[in-house]
Amino acid sequence: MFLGELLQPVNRLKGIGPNHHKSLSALGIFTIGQLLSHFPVRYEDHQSDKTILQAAGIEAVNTQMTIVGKESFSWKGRPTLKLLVEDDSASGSLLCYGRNFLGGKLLTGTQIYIYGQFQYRFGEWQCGAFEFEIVSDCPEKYGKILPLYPLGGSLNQNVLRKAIQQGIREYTPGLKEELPEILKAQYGWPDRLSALKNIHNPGSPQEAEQARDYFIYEELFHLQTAVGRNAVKQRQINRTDKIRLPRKLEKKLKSTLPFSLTSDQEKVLDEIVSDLEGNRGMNRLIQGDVGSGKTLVAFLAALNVIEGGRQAALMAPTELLARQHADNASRLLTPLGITIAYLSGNTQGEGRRHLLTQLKEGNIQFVVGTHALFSEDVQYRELGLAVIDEQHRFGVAQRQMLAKKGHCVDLLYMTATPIPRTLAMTAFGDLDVSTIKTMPPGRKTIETHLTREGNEEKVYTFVLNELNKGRQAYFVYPLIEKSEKLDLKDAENMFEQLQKTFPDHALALIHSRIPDEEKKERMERFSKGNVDLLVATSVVEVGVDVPNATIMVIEHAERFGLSALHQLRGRVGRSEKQSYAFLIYSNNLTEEGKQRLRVMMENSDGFVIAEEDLKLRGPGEIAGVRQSGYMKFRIADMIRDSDVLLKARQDVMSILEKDPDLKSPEFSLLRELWESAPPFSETLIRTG
Ligand SMILES: Nc1ncnc2c1ncn2[C@@H]1O[C@H](COP(=O)(O)OP(=O)(O)OP(=O)(O)O)[C@@H](O)[C@H]1O
Repeated sequence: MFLGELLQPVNRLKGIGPNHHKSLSALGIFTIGQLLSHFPVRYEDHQSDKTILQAAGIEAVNTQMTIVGKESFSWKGRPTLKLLVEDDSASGSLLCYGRNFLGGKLLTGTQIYIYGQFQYRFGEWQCGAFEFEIVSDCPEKYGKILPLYPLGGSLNQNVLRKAIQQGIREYTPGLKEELPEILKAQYGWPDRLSALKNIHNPGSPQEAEQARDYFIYEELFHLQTAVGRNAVKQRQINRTDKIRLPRKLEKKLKSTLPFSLTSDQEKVLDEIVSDLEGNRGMNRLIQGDVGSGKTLVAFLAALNVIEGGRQAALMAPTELLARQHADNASRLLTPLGITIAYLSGNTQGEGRRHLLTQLKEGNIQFVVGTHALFSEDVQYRELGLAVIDEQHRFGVAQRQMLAKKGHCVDLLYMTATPIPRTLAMTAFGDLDVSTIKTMPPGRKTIETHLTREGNEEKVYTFVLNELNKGRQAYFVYPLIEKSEKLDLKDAENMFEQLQKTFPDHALALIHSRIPDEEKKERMERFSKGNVDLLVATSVVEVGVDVPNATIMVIEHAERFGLSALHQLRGRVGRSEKQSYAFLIYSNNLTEEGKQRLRVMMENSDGFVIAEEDLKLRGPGEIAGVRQSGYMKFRIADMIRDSDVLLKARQDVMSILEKDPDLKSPEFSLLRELWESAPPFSETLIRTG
């Protein structure tokens, strides 16, 4: 935390005139504190003595030399100065392109320090770009490790170096330690001011490295504290009476299912139940590929909570999904005597009032809906479990609102989008993760075919055959309606056209602009098998579950990202019937589009596809997550520094386990930071 003087505007510093001030603002640097957190990206080593032979044409030479003579050579038709030099290892020449004036200054016999890269060319060691200082002039650079900063606009290294040094000299009295002493001792970190001095003006390469390590750790430590804070709040929930769940309703439901749970489902359910029985609040994420049976596990978890006398809620990101979950819940749970309700923003008037009363009185045991579940006026008698489907679609604030609806609400998140490990650790580091890896038995791999635009007829014929066997199909398009700018097929026009192609079958159209009631009604008809072919946009992407649908046709497939393609394909292959996906691609396919389709052809495992996606999009995309305000790091890099991240996480957790409220005096500063910081990852943008 930078206090007092460090909050002064950066143009207080010498040399920061209007132009540099503007350039610094563009880099997000407004205060002196922020300037001091503008860390070097690299260093120029003017310290380690390196002779011509030691540098061997690979590194920069940094050593004392003597001028032993001068010559001239022709460059661009002009005579150009060549200074002959010698160091302890070899002789060489300095080619003074456009710097003939150096001849007047660097006379034979002058001792100079040279910094520059020599190359062996034309039978000698030559250097064309060099910096020098005359030994007798009291050198400024020689012997130092010079920081190299990210630049922008009018800025140059000298301006930044000088301003930062002045900042450190004159404005750091308010600088506070941020890491607990115990950790500093454990890692042998210097105090914070020394680390700051060392990162900007290190006495040695080792000092620079240690200072960098310090700030990387510090940044990740704060991240983990922010994330851990959430976890602790949740885990602090202390159930006084430890419960033992009878799991009777769970057994009952299992016995009515036409299948048994997979061993992964059983394992995850056990993990959840032990959380529910434990005396700390649950904060668990179920990760599992599309169709792996997460929702069923969540229902079973809900049953246990309800059996224990509390209520359960399930929140889905769209009306479509919420409705589907509600339908499934009532199909499976109503026969067990559970009262279920559906609540969305569209539930209004008397119906809503009645529902809210029932919920408040505890007559509704399981409520399924959209984020409306957590609006101001919704009250529960005793909410015990909140299940959040596709949790990354909800903002942090919404997630936190859930927990407030009861005094010890257990939180269960479900996602079919595998989160790369490092990202999960950072952004959702507060969650315990359960993974369902195996798919229900009997699932056949979805046969995936690539079809070039122009050959659709073959696909349509195949689809017709399947429809005639009683199967159902999805046709997905990138656009709702015709676009002036893009020459792409759209759902509305294709709906018209496909009706002509499949005159004997029932078709329905579904996209985000269709009113909810209508959407629900069409979806229901598709679910019940009264519609054979659903023409859609990617609204069907998440969670739609119609096991008899066995064909997914995606036109302009290259327009969809890998995770969307995987989610869409996951709409089929949800029973033991053989399913098919046809990815129809446009003729003008880009290299990246081609790669994505190849990944889809070669893989069916969502975790592998997510990794491939990351590789294809590269760390740039992860940086995108950072840029979006999620994670803005000053110096750390969550991929490069993932082991430090892990260490920081362990350290934070062990502190919080011992002292969850940071009451002990040694953590007083940490508590201050904690209390002043906004919750969760937003904290990262503390720049001064
Ligand atoms: N162990 C099992 N054996 C056979 N079928 C199962 C099993 N578990 C779940 N199913 C069925 O598989 C389908 C998908 O299950 P569910 O909707 O729970 O998966 P999901 O992981 O939530 O899927 P999505 O990520 O697509 O929402 C459902 O029709 C469900 O009844």
